[in-house]
Amino acid sequence: MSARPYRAGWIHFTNVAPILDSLALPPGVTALTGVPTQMNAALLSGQVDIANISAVEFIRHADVLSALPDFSVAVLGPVYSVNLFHTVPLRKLRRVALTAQSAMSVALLEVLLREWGLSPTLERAEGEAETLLAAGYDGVLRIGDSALREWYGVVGPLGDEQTMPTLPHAGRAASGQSVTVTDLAEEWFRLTGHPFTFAVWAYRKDNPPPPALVQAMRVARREGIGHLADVAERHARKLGLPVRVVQHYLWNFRYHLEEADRLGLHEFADKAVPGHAELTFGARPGEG
Ligand SMILES: C=C(O[C@@H]1C=C(C(=O)O)C=C[C@H]1O)C(=O)O
Repeated sequence: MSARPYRAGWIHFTNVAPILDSLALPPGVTALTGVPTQMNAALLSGQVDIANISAVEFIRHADVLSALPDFSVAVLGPVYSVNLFHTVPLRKLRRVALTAQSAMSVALLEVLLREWGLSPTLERAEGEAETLLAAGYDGVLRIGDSALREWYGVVGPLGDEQTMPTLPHAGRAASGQSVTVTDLAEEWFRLTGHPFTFAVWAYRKDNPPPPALVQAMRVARREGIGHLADVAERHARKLGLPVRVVQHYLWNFRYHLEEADRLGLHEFADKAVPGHAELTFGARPGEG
């Protein structure tokens, strides 16, 4: 009787392409993909054994989950794909649409709103930012590849010499509506001076990943980061964005859960989930 496969669940946004695109799954490991809230649920329900889940769900369930010690989706400063699109100044926000795809960015927005002393109505709604803004929302929270494309739709096109636009990001939607894009990771940096860790690779403490999978992930990450221009070119075509924008976007991520990323993660955990269980991370590379 062959052992049950070890099942992975990947949030396969472009931001994890440098890790997952060239990942060769070792024998006995299967993988499925989905958006963050789907993969969070899949891990917590036992449908998958490991997933790059929203860091806030790892924090909320730290009593039963551990995370790989050297994998993250983190940034120091702007992230360009976790965006609050708004047509009024932040202090005048009254009604904000939240994507149902995300757990992390919703929790981060709630922490930031609390810090800013703001309490707009938050409603789950799906759709492009421009559509929801035209439908009467003052603000729309979007994440992932669609948020990156919509951000560029507002701030682009870039001049030939420009790599990335300077903050704050403002411009006009295709409808002509004046839109400001507030980058939630940049606001976290202004607030704390620390990186923001959006995702960690988490698994149930009683069912850690086979070393062969972790090693294959490390090889794939080295390959992806080592050929970032190729990864960026491939995904720029898919996204319909300039290669240099996607290359900067990917170069900007921190994929190794370093001390600074953990500092930001712990600071967020204390703000967003008071009384959370201790965050635990698997054996360091080469240990145990
Ligand atoms: C940076 C991002 O982080 C993602 C956002 C997540 C969330 O909001 O729950 C989860 C996984 C991350 O890869 C993004 O969506 O662009």
